[in-house]
Amino acid sequence: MPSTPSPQPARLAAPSSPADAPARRVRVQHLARAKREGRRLTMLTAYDALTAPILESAGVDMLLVGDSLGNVVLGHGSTLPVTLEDMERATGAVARSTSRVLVVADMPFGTYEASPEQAFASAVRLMRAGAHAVKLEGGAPRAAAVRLLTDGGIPVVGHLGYTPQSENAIGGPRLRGRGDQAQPMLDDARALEEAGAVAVVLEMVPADVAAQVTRALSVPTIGIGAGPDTDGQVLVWADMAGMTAWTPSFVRRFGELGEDLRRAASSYVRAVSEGAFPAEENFHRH
Ligand SMILES: Nc1nc(=O)c2c([nH]1)NC[C@@H]1CN(c3ccc(C(=O)N[C@@H](CCC(=O)O)C(=O)O)cc3)CN21
Ligand SMILES: CC(C)C(=O)C(=O)O
Ligand SMILES: [Mg+2]
Repeated sequence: MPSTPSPQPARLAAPSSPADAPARRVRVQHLARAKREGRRLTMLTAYDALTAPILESAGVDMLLVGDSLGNVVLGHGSTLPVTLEDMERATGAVARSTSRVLVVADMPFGTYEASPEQAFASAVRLMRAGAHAVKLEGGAPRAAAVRLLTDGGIPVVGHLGYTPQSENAIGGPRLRGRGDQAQPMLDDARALEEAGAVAVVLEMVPADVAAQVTRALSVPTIGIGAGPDTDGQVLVWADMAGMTAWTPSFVRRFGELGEDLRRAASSYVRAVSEGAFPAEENFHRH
């Protein structure tokens, strides 16, 4: 009998210990309760069926199919070129490869701003692709769209602070809601909640303003660069895992997957050049 061991199948997506226990599905109806009970919510972005099940098995509550897909996956310089088709394809991949996590899909630039009806038609396409909720950028001017979607059975997450889709109108990435802009941000947050939003992302907001907005709402706030006093946190998964070359200063790199991958590919290159791969166990002679 040959003594070569059979290769171990990779079981990356399968939970392997209680620490990796699958997330209890957070349903949108439970978000306000999670906030009341003081349970902090975790959200990461996801864009494909390769990584989404790994993030789900780590116990994350929500996966955001972010339009950061444009920067992270498609190589664009901003989120503006991202299309509804891009988001449908990524949302489908994330939804098909997960079973418990709440999937939120970003509505891309240009697919919801013209009218509530435009927003509804676009959101329906993301829901058909497998999303459980959609997210859109902006405050009071988006309230009518949030109301129409909510009444039509589509849960909506809001997004205030730095809103990358309007960088050409409001300017680049920097703290939003400082000084006399805090009150308008509070008004926007209240308008979103009043219109039915199930949660609100706060991006690049001073911690004290984020805390104030968090206290003012009964639905959870989810911070990114907004300090510790929000009801949850979100990061771009590739930033969190150390896959991206540069990350915003609000990111902590919880791993160095980019360096790990570079090392693996470099070993492969060396093994092939030296004739060490494929080895006997990797092929059949007859
Ligand atoms: N990989 C990635 N991570 C993100 O968090 C992210 C994306 N892409 N794409 C979509 C938006 C854009 N975001 C950004 C983009 C740039 C900065 C940035 O340049 N930040 C600087 C300056 C901050 C300041 O002036 O206060 C920083 O050092 O953090 C921050 C957030 C957040 N989102
Ligand atoms: C950074 C998060 C909130 C986002 O909107 C995205 O990833 O597109
Ligand atoms: Mg986004």
